[in-house]
Amino acid sequence: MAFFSKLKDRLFKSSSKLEQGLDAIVEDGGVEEAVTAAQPAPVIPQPDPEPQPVPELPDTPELPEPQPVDPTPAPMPPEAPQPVDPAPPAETGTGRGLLGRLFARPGGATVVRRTLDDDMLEQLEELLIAADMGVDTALRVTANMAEGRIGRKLSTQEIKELLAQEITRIMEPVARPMPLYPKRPQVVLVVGVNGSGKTTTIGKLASQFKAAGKKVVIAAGDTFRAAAVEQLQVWGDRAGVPVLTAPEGSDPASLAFDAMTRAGADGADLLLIDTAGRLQNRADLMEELAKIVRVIRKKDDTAPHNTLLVLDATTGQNAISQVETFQKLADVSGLVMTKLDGTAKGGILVSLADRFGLPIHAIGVGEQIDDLAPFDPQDFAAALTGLDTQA
Ligand SMILES: Nc1nc2c(ncn2[C@@H]2O[C@H](COP(=O)(O)OP(=O)(O)OP(=O)(O)O)[C@@H](O)[C@H]2O)c(=O)[nH]1
Repeated sequence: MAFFSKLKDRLFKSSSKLEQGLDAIVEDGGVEEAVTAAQPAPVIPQPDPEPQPVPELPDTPELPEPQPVDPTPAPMPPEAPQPVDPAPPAETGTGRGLLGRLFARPGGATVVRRTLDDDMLEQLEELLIAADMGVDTALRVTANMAEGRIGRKLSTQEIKELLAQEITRIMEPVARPMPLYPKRPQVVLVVGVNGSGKTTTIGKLASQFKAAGKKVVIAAGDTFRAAAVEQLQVWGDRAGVPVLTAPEGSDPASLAFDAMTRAGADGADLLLIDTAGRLQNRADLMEELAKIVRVIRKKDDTAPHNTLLVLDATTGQNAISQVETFQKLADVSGLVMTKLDGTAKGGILVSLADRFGLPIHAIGVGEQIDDLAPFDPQDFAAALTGLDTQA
């Protein structure tokens, strides 16, 4: 199954919310027009298309080729030119507009269009803010979308296309797979608040890396919660990857050190280290993370090579403060956004990309081992706006 369809199905809550809102906005003051073969829907004037490279993201997630640890710029996957968007399709009475559906007649399809003005723009801003895009990002997206189009009549489908275009433009620079380095073991520190999906994500990543031929070791660094360790062991078993544990309450840094030794001795390519996520006592957590880093650097002064922050999409705008907090606690190098299935808050990703510009390596769309996918900006934008781009 193409990942796009899966994402679209699962992001239904976000897209349906946006979609219903867009229908209501367009129908509020919109005018029904006939669409005939002789009078196709007007083509939306496109801003100058500047071809931008996007990471190539196949259906089956693949890992990028190994890249040198230094220099600093994050290695990019092979790139492909962005396909030029075809002109938007003519809208017909079979579209989703309520009036369009009600008034559709055989041989005389209709579409509702509303003139883009300040009122409509304000309504669009409110809709995007309600979808958790954040005020600044919502204002930017609508302003860009409106540029050169004030006074033009737009249908829901045309607005979706314009919104999807803007969202894609914001997301493209951050859509980057987790970089892989020739360093062995490559140390990946996984941070995030409790319940954000760290354990699940580590299990999914381990499974994908293993499938890609990498030798993986997991370290259960949240030694304070026996349940967290057990859960990680279950995921390790599922992925077929060893999980190093330590007695409950023992020093996570000492486990990390042992894990470095074991991963080195085993010739592991990757060491994924889980960490605690208790934010109640930030000073303790900061010290704990700092100690883990200090200790693993005794083995490899370039480690950790990646620090992944796992965020739960259902927390909406709260994800912003989590990024700010963890950037202070650790040197966050990339994000994984979990639980994008079944949330109406998918817009938070746009807000995060716009605000922090941190790479989004992957998204979680379910609780199964294969429910982690590379982040594809176009698919995401289409799923978020409810845009039909594929059969
Ligand atoms: N629907 C959905 N659920 C997810 C996803 N990722 C994780 N979960 C669920 O979220 C819950 C918490 O996930 P964990 O992986 O245990 O989170 P954690 O950050 O390790 O939490 P602690 O062990 O408490 O530190 C579990 O019930 C997971 O099944 C996802 O992408 N989609």
